[in-house]
Amino acid sequence: MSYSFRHLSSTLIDAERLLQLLNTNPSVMDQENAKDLVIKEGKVEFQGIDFAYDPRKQIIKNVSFEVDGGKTVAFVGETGGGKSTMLKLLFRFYDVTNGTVLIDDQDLRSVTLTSLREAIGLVPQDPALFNQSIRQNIRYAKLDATDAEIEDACRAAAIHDDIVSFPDGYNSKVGERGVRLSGGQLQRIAIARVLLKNPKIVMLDEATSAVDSAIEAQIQEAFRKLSKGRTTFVIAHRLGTIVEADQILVIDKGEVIERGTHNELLLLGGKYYELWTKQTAGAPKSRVENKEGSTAPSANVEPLIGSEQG
Ligand SMILES: Nc1ncnc2c1ncn2[C@@H]1O[C@H](COP(=O)(O)OP(=O)(O)OP(=O)(O)O)[C@@H](O)[C@H]1O
Repeated sequence: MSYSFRHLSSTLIDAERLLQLLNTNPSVMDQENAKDLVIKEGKVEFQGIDFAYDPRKQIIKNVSFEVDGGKTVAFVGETGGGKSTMLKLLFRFYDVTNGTVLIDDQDLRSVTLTSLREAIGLVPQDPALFNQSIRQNIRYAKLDATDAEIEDACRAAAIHDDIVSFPDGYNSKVGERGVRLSGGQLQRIAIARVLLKNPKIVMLDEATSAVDSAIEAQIQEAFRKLSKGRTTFVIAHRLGTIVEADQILVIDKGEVIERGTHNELLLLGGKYYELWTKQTAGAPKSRVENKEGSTAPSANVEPLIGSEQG
């Protein structure tokens, strides 16, 4: 028993190290006098941010915004505009070229990377699982989690029933010789991991591939629970999921070209309106009337972000 626990722990720690290595940029290190990040309400600020992966091509141009603790901001825009890059800067996978990124008034460059990454949970588009049991795959978010904590997180992420339906339940191995998980199940497992980690700031990189609408609703419900009371960033591909976000930033060629709530942006009649119209064209829809008396299409999609949060 003690051998197997030790064995398990070291495997998990190796997995964690591997992930860190994959995400490590050698130019980003702790400053000599770095302090641990102190999280209060989870306020995030981007102040005049410029960034380039290669100095010959500027990717992010003078981006500023502020998100209060517990609120939700969504990034939308055409592919390649810089949405993922903004999240990488918040994780400090890279340092900004100009400007400052702050969490609760602390410059990210002045805090330790470990404390920064403990404060943030990511639900990636395509979560990676290790060739281990489902339970181990979730536990790596919190090595000392009890089985009950893991199962609670899975219930909240609406994946528990799927897991117990597998022949070996939580002990089912994933991967080539184990159970095959669908994209929707993987995302809910990733949500369970972040619930277990319990960070103050969460990020969701919404999958681009469309999933069945019942699964989509389950993912959205799980993510709504995750975002409650946490500062939330969403890279949204389906705009119907973010209609209740506190703030939507439209990113184009590295710049914020529009910002506001869903209704404000529809009324503006600019890029967001264009994207929304494109996405909802052809879908059965109702029409909502705007203040000018013209109409804007509305998607038949449940919002990802519940109005109760924040
Ligand atoms: N590691 C990297 N090295 C060099 N260039 C990169 C790197 N990652 C992204 N880019 C470039 O930065 C720009 C912004 O990419 P980013 O992935 O942030 O856009 P995005 O808006 O998230 O796109 P998508 O919706 O397709 O995910 C693109 O031109 C991309 O090619």
